[in-house]
Amino acid sequence: MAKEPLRVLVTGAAGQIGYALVPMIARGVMLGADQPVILHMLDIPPAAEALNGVKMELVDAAFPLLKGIVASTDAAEACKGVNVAVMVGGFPRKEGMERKDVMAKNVSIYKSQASALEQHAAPNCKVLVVANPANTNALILKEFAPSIPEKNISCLTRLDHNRALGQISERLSVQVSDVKNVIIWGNHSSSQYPDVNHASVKTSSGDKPVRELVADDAWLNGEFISTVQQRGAAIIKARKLSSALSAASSACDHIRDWVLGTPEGTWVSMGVYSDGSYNVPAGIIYSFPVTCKDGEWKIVQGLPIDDASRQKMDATAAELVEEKTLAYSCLA
Ligand SMILES: NC(=O)C1=CN([C@@H]2O[C@H](COP(=O)(O)OP(=O)(O)OC[C@H]3O[C@@H](n4cnc5c(N)ncnc54)[C@H](O)[C@@H]3O)[C@@H](O)[C@H]2O)C=CC1
Ligand SMILES: O=C([O-])CC(=O)C(=O)O
Repeated sequence: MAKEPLRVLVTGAAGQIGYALVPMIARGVMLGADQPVILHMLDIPPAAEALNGVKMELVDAAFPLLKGIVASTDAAEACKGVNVAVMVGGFPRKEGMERKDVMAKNVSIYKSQASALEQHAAPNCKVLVVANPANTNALILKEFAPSIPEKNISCLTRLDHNRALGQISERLSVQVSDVKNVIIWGNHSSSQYPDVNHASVKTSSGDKPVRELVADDAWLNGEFISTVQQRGAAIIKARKLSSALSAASSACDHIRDWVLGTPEGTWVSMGVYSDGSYNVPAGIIYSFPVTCKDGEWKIVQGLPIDDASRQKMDATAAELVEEKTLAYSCLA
């Protein structure tokens, strides 16, 4: 029997990630090739005409799984009954703006959209925040939507995770699909810690540790980490625009694994509300290694952490604690 359609909200749908993301969702990349969807797209009034253009293109593409489109500049209407919410809408940094100015704009957007989701989304709606500062926007959304369970609110660090897989695959000339279990710890910012200490590569003689195969700790502890940390900036330099297709694809990976489960023996990175695991301060949204089953994520426990990793994990946590304080001062 055909499945009932799921309603998927994309905010900032007239922007560049939105433009890459909505056709992926309508093709079944996010929720599966047998899962019909109704797309809800939200943007702000100045983008209404562009949003309507995206809607026209979705109609023209005649996606068999796409059972309806809601395109709106009204948050309450856009959030109505949504099962999945991908929050891409936000205010990008403009020339001359301080970090605090960007933070102020975005946290107030996430505060008001928290209320719209809380009041209008379907019960058990899963929320993924993509817009920067992604971890702190997700935290604000969580704080101002107290009736949404905290386990349902996450932020995107899967792009960083996929970037780390990509770098290892290039370095070893192996298929990216044979590399697994890298970890992104912390913030989706240049303080993040891409960790390969538990990562492995599938070979003809079984899984082998990435450290053993690369056999170059100086590269793994230096250039590899900074390349992943700085990849967003490198894309902006090359394209004069920030990552869009890779961000959209990673957002699909994030939701797909969360809803449909991670493969046996594989974990992924998700920004989730810290419960104090690995001595990360509770009360921030921090990227951890997680496995997913039956629509629930669980932090992978018990991984040994060496001193060098500890320092990097603590530094990115400290940045998130500072961002939290800054965000609250913007809302005061
Ligand atoms: N977490 C991650 O891995 C990544 C995050 N990003 C972030 O994603 C966000 C979106 O990036 P792009 O699509 O390239 O930006 P964009 O500027 O092309 O699109 C943003 C869209 O959001 C809309 N918007 C602004 N305020 C809104 C509101 N209150 N409600 C609904 N929509 C609103 C804008 O009108 C625009 O259409 C940025 O914050 C960017 O920094 C980008 C790449 C990766
Ligand atoms: O750096 C940016 O503004 C875009 C971003 O988050 C990324 O590409 O990781």
